[in-house]
Amino acid sequence: MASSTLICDTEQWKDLKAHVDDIKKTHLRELMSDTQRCNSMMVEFDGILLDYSRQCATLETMDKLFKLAEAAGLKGKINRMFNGERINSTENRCVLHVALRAPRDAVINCDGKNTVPDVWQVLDKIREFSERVRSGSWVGATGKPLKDVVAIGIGGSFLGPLFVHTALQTDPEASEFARGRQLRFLANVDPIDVARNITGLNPETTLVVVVSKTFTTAETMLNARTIREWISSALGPEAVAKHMVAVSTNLTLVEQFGIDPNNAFAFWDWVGGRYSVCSAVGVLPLSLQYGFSVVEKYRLSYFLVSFGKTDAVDTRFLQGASSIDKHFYSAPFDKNIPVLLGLLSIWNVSFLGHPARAILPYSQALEKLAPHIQQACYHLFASFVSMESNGKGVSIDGVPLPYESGEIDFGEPGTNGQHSFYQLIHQGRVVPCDFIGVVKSQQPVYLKGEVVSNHDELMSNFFAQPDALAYGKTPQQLQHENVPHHLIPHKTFPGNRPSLSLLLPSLSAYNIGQLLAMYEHRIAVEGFIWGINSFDQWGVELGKSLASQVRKQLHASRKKGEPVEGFNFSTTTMMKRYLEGSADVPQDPPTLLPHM
Ligand SMILES: O=P(O)(O)OC[C@H]1O[C@](O)(CO)[C@@H](O)[C@@H]1O
Repeated sequence: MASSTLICDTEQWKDLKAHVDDIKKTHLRELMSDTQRCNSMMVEFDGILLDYSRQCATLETMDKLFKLAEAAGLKGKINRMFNGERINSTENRCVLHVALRAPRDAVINCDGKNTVPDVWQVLDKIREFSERVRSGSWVGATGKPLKDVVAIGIGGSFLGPLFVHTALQTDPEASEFARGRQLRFLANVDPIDVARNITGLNPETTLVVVVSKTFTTAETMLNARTIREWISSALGPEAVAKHMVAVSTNLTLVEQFGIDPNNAFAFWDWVGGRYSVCSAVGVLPLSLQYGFSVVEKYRLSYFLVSFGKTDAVDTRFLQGASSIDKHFYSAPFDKNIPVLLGLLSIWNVSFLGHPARAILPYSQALEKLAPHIQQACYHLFASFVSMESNGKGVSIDGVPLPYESGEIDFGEPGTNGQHSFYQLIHQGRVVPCDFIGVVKSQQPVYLKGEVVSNHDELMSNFFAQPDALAYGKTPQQLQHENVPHHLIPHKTFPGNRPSLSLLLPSLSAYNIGQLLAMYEHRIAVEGFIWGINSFDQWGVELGKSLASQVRKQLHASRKKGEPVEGFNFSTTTMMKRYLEGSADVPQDPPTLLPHM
């Protein structure tokens, strides 16, 4: 175990620790009255406005945070990522999801080899294949066009594509491209998820995309075998070649599964699962649903952006992500949105002691943003939930962290969340909030006779909530309003609750790409400062291996009547109850229920 310096041992960290008391003395009400401060805490880039004036922070705090970034070598770490160094040291891998959205003529090396031509080779293959499927020149085993797609995958091979698909669904242009087509996602190994996903689908018109980086993930492989059975029992085993394709880094296992390697779409070990939405993982299912032209036009647009002709820019998903990549790589830290977001998270978690963050998009189209980001951000605290990227208890050198890092993320679109957990964030625990608003709705509706349009109604809440959290309501104000004495404690809002607001111009594919990349890079910034490896996920392994022991036991007990052995008292008791309670379930049921 290396004994490298932890960030908490630096003067800059200690300086911030000492600064906490000053900040705690000042209520956000006072901070918000300083217009100059508020103005300095607004940053604009490429149509996005970030307002972080409602953070419990002063300009002095920001200055100290920038110094902390310097002490952590943040710029150097960002450069090492973009330069294709093996910064994922525990897996000995480069971290190059930015190469997935680079133009054809870009050079992004990993071990001295340019990754971009390989990226493009797969993109060209996706374009060709998705156009054949969409045009009906690639047909199913019975000659019918394939209009429905089921993408099977879990974790990073599911949540990112689901987020983008959900966000694009109501975009007028994207939905026009998707007319008459369906895209569904099968993730959970729960057979209920299989049943729900294939209900109403006809195998004759369904294309299945098996998405798995490793092609060994238990849930995905069982679901893939189940759906392969659904297809072959209806259309014969030879139909699999026409109805199943794959996205993976492991093309050997794809072939062994029975999928024609010509119908496999590669990606690379330098793409982390949860950062893979811009690879074939997302681009294939999304191109099948919305058309590859989205991606193709993006490439042209990127070229134009590089030469400053932004007026000719088309509005596409990957281009939006790429625009943020460039900004993240080159903007000074005080104008760099992902860097600012990351530093503010560090401040809230490690200094102010707020372990959670609420992600609150005021757009139903972004309902899958929080589930996607949770995966990338959750952290193992001494007694808290663990998830991927920043869910680490040790530094990148293996040194136990003596400070809190990572965040517990959760969220719901506004205004739904206002009617559930907002009570807690107003009067209970302090949870820093990300409010995300959109200037132009994907679906403008203005009813005659209404005071405001439906979107204005939604956005009234987006503007009101951050101020309610920041200012609160004092007992004096309540007295003034003649609130009965006994209700004053109940109606008092302490305020001083931090939030930040992101205002996007619209929710086009371009903006969705921007949002995705902002969060991806924010997470990297946090990991770089905390000195952890945000790109591995060893914490998911233990549960997997214990599940495999349980699987063996269930098999042995059911098939050979062997007793439950080798587990602790609690698990043994629960497993016995489970086995006894399900003993009357037929051992060889039909693979799929009749209603499927
Ligand atoms: O794409 P695969 O290899 O099936 O893995 C699925 C997911 O499982 C994990 O390995 C662990 O949850 C994720 O990192 C990954 O995105």
